[in-house]
Amino acid sequence: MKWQISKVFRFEAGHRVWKQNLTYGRGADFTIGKEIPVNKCVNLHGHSYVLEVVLGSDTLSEQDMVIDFYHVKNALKELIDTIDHSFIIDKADPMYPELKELAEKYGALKLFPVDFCPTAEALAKFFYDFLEDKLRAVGLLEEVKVIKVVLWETATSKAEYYGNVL
Ligand SMILES: Nc1nc2c(c(=O)[nH]1)N=C([C@H](O)[C@H](O)COP(=O)(O)OP(=O)(O)OP(=O)(O)O)CN2
Repeated sequence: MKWQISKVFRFEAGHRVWKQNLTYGRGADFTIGKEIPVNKCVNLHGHSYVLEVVLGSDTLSEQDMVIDFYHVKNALKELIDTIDHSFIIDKADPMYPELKELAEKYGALKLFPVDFCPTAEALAKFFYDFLEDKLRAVGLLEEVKVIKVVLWETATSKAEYYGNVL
């Protein structure tokens, strides 16, 4: 792509990585023989997420832009407002039914149910697919591509998703 632009969004949200299990799977061998690690991310906890969406094009519009930042902001605004101050929860999470009940009972728990364990990787793909669908819906996908989505979960941890562009 000849041009790339990016826009950054911030939102606060809770989640829990219910699938976390540090005792087996990729990388678990690094801790063999050491203290058994605590799966701290299965706890309900929150992040100040930083989301960066990167869009690219080989052409510029008649306004000499890939696409106006204003439109990028608008494409994501409703979703960001919805996810902000929510608790992102996998519908397959065993805690989901009870958290749903609590949310209905107290009205003070804004759930954002998703169909995946809300890791930074899976959330990055979620935002990528959402934005790509938005571009497709207005017929812009030929001219403007989502290059990548970067999601910072903490000051030291982020995930990037590139879809099929790379
Ligand atoms: N590959 C992934 N690993 C982990 C994810 C994830 O989304 N993808 N998520 C978590 C937790 O949600 C956690 O909040 C973040 O993990 P971590 O970087 O280990 O957090 P720390 O605050 O402990 O980081 P340090 O900077 O090393 O103190 C876990 N893993």
